[in-house]
Amino acid sequence: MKSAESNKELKRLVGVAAAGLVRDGMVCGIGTGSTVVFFIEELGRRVKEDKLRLTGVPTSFQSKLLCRKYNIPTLEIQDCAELDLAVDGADEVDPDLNAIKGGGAAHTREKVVAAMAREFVLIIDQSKRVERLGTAFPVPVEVIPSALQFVTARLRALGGEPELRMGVRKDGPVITDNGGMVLDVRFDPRTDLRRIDQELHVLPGVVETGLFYDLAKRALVGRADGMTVETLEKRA
Ligand SMILES: O=C(CO)[C@H](O)[C@H](O)COP(=O)(O)O
Repeated sequence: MKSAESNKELKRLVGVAAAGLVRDGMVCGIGTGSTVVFFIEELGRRVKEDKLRLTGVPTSFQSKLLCRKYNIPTLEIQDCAELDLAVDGADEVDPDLNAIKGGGAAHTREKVVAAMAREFVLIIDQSKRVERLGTAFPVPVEVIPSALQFVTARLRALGGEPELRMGVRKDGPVITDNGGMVLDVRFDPRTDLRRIDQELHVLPGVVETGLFYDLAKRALVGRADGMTVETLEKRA
């Protein structure tokens, strides 16, 4: 199998496996991204064929449209305080199941949904596993537009190299579902990103970072060797 095809197949495998965690009657957070598409598709199949009853809480407009396509009833995030489960993709995952997310600029809503879920499960392929976060993927930081210059300057002072995320087939910056903009920030790989995350949370104008510390307890990982799904549990 060509690598792009096998990568797609791995995403499908983990998406289907994660749908198997959803039980009848659950209220389930639904993340965003190309891996989550397979999760939603499989939920849709189970709703249709197995008469599964669930309520989805999508983290983006894209996921909401897909839920609608597959007849999955939804609730808005603002109507919820607690969820049975939330499932989402990630851009990097470390051995403690901390993650970088936000490749789809949906990390603010994704983090709210992850935090309100009794269990938050990541679905990734093996290539997303790293020893240290920030190795390959920059840290996405959502900001309100009026704070763009201020936050950019502060990020540089913290040692980061921020780059405003630009639209594809749309002139100008990416605008999130919250009306924010995204700075993708590269740091020296030795940087203590947990400390950076704390500093960013007290910076006016920052909406949310794509650093997901201590949220996931489990990750389903698609492995190219044997095309299998491995379950990782958070280390005690
Ligand atoms: O954080 C995200 C969106 O904001 C995605 O979950 C993350 O980018 C992974 O996406 P994909 O499954 O397409 O690789």
